[in-house]
Amino acid sequence: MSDPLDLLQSFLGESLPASLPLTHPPTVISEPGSTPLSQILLKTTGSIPVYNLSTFSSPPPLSSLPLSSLKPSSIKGLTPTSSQIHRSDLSVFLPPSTISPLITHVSSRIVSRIFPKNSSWSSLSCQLAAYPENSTGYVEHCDVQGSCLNGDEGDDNNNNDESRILTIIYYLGYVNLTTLEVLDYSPSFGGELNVKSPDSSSSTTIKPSIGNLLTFNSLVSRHSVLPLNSTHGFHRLALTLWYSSPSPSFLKLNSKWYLSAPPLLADKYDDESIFIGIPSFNDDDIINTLKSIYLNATNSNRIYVGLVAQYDDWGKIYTEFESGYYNLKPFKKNIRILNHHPSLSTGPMNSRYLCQGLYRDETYYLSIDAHTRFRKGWDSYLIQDYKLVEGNSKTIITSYPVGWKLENEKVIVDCLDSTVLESMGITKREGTVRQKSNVINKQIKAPPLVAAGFYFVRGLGVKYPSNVHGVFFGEEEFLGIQYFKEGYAFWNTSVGVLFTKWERGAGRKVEEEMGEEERRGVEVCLRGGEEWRKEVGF
Ligand SMILES: O=C(O)CCC(=O)C(=O)O
Ligand SMILES: [Fe+2]
Repeated sequence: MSDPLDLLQSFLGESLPASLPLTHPPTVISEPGSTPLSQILLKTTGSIPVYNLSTFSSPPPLSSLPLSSLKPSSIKGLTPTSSQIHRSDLSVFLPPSTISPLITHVSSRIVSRIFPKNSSWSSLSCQLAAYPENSTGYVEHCDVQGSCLNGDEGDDNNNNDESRILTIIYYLGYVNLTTLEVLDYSPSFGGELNVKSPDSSSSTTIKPSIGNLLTFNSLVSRHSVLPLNSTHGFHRLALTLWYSSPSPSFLKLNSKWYLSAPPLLADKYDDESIFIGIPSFNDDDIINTLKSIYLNATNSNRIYVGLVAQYDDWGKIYTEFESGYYNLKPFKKNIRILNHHPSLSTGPMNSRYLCQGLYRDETYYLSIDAHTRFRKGWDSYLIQDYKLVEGNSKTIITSYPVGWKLENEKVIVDCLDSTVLESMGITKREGTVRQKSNVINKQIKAPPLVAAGFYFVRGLGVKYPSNVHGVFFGEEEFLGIQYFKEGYAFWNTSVGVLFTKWERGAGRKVEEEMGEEERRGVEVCLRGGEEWRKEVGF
């Protein structure tokens, strides 16, 4: 008998590591020059081949299976009595924990290694199916609704079918449901499984022999159960396990599904450019931010920066910027700098207005803070995510970045998932919306707040007003309202793409430097000063 672990290793084409963490400890994002995290994950998890057949000879005892619960199957939206019978089996979905030892083996020893994040039973669904003799089988389909290139109904019964990535079918032979007598497959019975190549140019026939364990990529493998002949009243019996991905919409890109980590796909968008607007107020970290931008981009040539530099000692920063040490020289031609003395600064909204003035018709506008770190391949992720959700409507991608900190000179983040910005009600003090960010692991429509520290739009996006000064709270709502008014759809990223330093660093904030008088000005403005009202359109 094959050991399931060996089996999966051969399936993935490489050895699995001895152990992978089951939960998320703090993760180190690689600094330029080392192997990017996404590649490490991809290497340890692998991509899913079209199909693989092995045998596994410790079937669950038939008496442990709820054969009396089998009911005629149907396909979502179609009844079994419609003129075309799509599938002719009886089936039942089972609590996965009841199907041992197969699931115990496969899940605890294999799947938990592949899905370090999502190793609970919830990522698994399990179906027992019995095809009666002379039945028509199951028409050609994909196990994920709408995923196959020429589109079909997909599979039935299971609401989670969109997130399936790996199908495992274990054949139990031809069984008399009353006496539990078992016969092995014989060609005269029929009921083979036909699996097509992703482009449908070729196909393979799998025999449903006892112990055969078929694994295939749920997204790209179209397959059909061929009609059955006379089987002396025996039913063709099989168990199917589906494993689901934590990030379905992202993993669906290019019809390639991956286990766990979204890969950096081939990026075809070299002709598109990204402009990054960065206001910086005496923030020494700006050089590291620029370094992180350029050295982690898939294509640094298409990245332009507009920096509103508000420094008491810009000369010092500029010397660092110029020095070869930071490797920024090659990118100087792409960086536009507006020097704006800190004494003239009137807060972040005005600075971001100035940033927008440095934009020169690049394809996309990305707004960030001065103390940001980027995931390797961040530009590919952003463009891919954007194209995935853009459709025909105006679209903005925005997330509330996860924080980063330095430990032993390495950038540490708590989590590499995406986050979504949500509101928690109105604050008494400022009269503005209180926000929190929620970690999620898929790309979803986000609530209508826009994080100034991370949004990404086609073109310039909504223009900042020229005359809003001294506003430190309320920018998220301001942007949210403006983009909402303009009919934008709000989305977040599929993964954490960039990270912000939330703790106050060495750099001073303009807010701290403003006198009491001016600070009061801020509140007046927030509570409905005329300028603000006009600009926000309340
Ligand atoms: O039993 C089989 O061989 C395949 C069944 C199937 O394709 C399904 O239930 O989705
Ligand atoms: Fe199927």
